[in-house]
Amino acid sequence: MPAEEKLPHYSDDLSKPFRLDTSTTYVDGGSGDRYWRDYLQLQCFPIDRFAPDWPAKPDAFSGGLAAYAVALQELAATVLELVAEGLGLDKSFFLGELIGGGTLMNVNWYPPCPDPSLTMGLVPHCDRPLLTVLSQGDVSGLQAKHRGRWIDVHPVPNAFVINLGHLMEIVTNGLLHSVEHRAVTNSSAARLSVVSIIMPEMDSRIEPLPALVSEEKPPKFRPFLFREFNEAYTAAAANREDVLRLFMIHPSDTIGSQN
Ligand SMILES: O=C(O)CCC(=O)C(=O)O
Ligand SMILES: [Fe+2]
Repeated sequence: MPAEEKLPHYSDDLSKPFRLDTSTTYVDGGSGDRYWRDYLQLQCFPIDRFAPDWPAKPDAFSGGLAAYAVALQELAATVLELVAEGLGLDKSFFLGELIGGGTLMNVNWYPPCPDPSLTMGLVPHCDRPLLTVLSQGDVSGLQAKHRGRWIDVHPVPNAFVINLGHLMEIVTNGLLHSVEHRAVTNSSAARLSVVSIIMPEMDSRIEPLPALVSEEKPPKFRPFLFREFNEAYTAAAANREDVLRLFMIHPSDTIGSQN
């Protein structure tokens, strides 16, 4: 699309249902760091509620997005049913309000960067919800932290990456860990990634699931409303430990290492 058609949509206002932006809106400790990323952010589910706000151009955009958003929701529900079964819980355990807050989509565009040693595409962070679904095209750039080291998560053709987010760590009382990840740049190829963030309802009460708490495994996190978490997440620049500590019952405890 020509720049003049895109320009009116540029905004840092997180409440907008559709916006274009660069870098990131995380506060990032006041460092002022900027990231090598343009992105389009939109609310994509439920479709009836958000489609009127989607851009009218290009022509095929709305139809394609609607089909993708529905399929995505089904995929996320299936993965969550499998996770619940794997934990010995009823398979509908994570469905309902924990994924009922709509789906937010980031379409990230990382142009080739003349000197990738100077900046990253996206700051290290954990995603907010139970899980996010990421399509990363065919150019590498995603890295995940594994035992204290950053490892490349190379694209697998026709496969999605599922990232577990903070809420999964909290509701499972630390049994499953949120994965810290970042995007690095490269000097030769542009990279496109599409991240679907399956949000809980803002007023849903989040706490370790009673089924996963016992005398031997007391709750590590206090109850809170997702709305409170959402504000704290942006203010803490999405830093994994800073965010989790705000909701821990004993903030001085060690936070489980990521595996
Ligand atoms: O571009 C990527 O691979 C990661 C994007 C991401 O983590 C996000 O938008 O939350
Ligand atoms: Fe992410």
